[in-house]
Amino acid sequence: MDQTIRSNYEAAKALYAKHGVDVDAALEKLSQIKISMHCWQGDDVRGFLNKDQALTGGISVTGNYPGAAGTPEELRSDLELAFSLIPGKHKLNLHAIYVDTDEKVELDKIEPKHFQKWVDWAKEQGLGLDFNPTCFSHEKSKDGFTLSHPDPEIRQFWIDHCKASRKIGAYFGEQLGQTCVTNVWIPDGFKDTPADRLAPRKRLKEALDQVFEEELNPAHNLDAVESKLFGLGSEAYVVGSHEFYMGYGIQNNKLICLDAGHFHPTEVISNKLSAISLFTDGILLHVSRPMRWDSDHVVTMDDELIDIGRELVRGDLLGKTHIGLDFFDASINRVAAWVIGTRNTIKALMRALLDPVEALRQAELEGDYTTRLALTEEFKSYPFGAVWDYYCSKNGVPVREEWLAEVKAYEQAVLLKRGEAAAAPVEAETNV
Ligand SMILES: C[C@H](O)[C@H](O)[C@@H](O)C(=O)CO
Ligand SMILES: [Mn+2]
Repeated sequence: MDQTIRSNYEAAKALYAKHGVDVDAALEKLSQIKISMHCWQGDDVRGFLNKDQALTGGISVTGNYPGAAGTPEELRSDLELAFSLIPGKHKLNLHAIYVDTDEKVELDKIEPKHFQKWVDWAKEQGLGLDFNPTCFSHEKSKDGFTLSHPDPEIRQFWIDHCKASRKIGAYFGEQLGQTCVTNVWIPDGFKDTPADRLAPRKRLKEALDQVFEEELNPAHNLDAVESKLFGLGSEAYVVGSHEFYMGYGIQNNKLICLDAGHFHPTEVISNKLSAISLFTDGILLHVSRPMRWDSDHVVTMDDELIDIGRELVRGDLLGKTHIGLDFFDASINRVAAWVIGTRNTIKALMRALLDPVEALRQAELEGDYTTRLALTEEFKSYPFGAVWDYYCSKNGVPVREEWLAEVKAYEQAVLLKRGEAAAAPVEAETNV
C-alpha cells in the first residue's frame, strides 16, 4: 500500500480515537455490509425479454449516452468492471425481464432455468442475487393496472408472474447460499381522481395473498413490497400507497421497501427507518435521489444519504436492513453511474460508522444540545477521506477518482463500439 495513504490513515485514526471511535472496527463492520446493485442502470431498464417494448409503468429514463448494454453478456461485462471499482463483496439485483435464455418465454412462465447463466456468473463472481417481478413494459400492463386489474384474467397473469418470481428468488438464495430479496413493485394507479379508491386496493390485497400463499424458506427468499406516491400517468392515485404496504407488510410479515423517491418532496425515508423498525423484522431500501419528483438520479453524498447511513448505524439497523439501489441515468456513462452511486452509498455508511455516536447520545441525554451540534458540525470535516482511501486500497480497488480512467478506457475500447440501436433514448410513457 502507498505510504501516504497509510500514514494519512494512521493520523486520521488517532483523531477519531480521541472521541472513542475505533476506526479499524468501523471498517471491519463496513466490510460486512452488502449493497444490492441494480442491473437496470446498465441498459435503461430495457431487459432482454421484450427488447422492443417501450419502458412503461410511469417511470422514465432520459439521455442517450452511448454504450448501453444490449445483451446479457454485455451487461455482465459492464457489471464486472463496475464491481471491480467498488470496495467489498456485494449483490446484484435482477428484474424478471433480464432473463438469459434463447427460449421465448412469457412472464407468467419464467423458471429458474431461464436465469441459470446469471446464477453461474454470480457464483463465479462471489455475488449474491436479488430479484423483482417486472410488472410493467408489457402488453398486459398497458392500461396501467396489473395485480389490481379489474379483469380477473389479466390479474391472474400478474399473480402467476409474481409467484414464478418468488420461486426464482428462492432458487437464487438456495444456489448462492445468500438470501434473495424478491421485491414486488407494481405501477397500478389513476391519472385522475378515482371514483373508487377502495376496490383496487381490495383487489391488490387479495392478489398479494395469492402471490404469497406458498411458504418459502426464509433463508432462501424474503418477500418485499414497495409503495409509491405517484408516477407518470398515476398522479392522482396509486393503489399500492405507503399506508397500504405498511399495513400489508406488518400484517403479513413482509419487508417494507422504502424508495427514497416515492414520497412527498419534503418527506425523507431516513426519518421512517426507526419507526418501521419497531414493527417489522426487516426493511428493504431503494436508495435513489429524487429531484423534484421520482427522477431516479444517481445517488450523491447529499444530506439524505448521510442521514440514511446515520439512522442505520445509530439505530443498529444494519442487520435487518437490505440496502438496494434504484437509479437510472442514461445521460452519463452507465458504468460510472453505478460506481458513483454505489461508492457513495458505502462511503456514507462509513462516515456514519465514524461518527462519535456515544458522545452525541450522551450530550443529548444531558440536554447539552450545544455539544451535540458542535460535534456534529466539526465531524463533517474530520478526515474520513483518508479512511476511505485506505479502505479502497486495502480492498484492492482504485483510490479516489483513479477509477474514472478505467471507465474511460473501457468506454473507448468497448462501449463506443456497441451498436447505435442499443443507445437510443427511451421516451417517457404516460397512461392516457
Ligand atoms: C425498476 C424498479 O423496479 C423500479 O424503479 C421500482 O423499484 C420503482 O422504484 C418504481 O418507481
Ligand atoms: Mn424503487
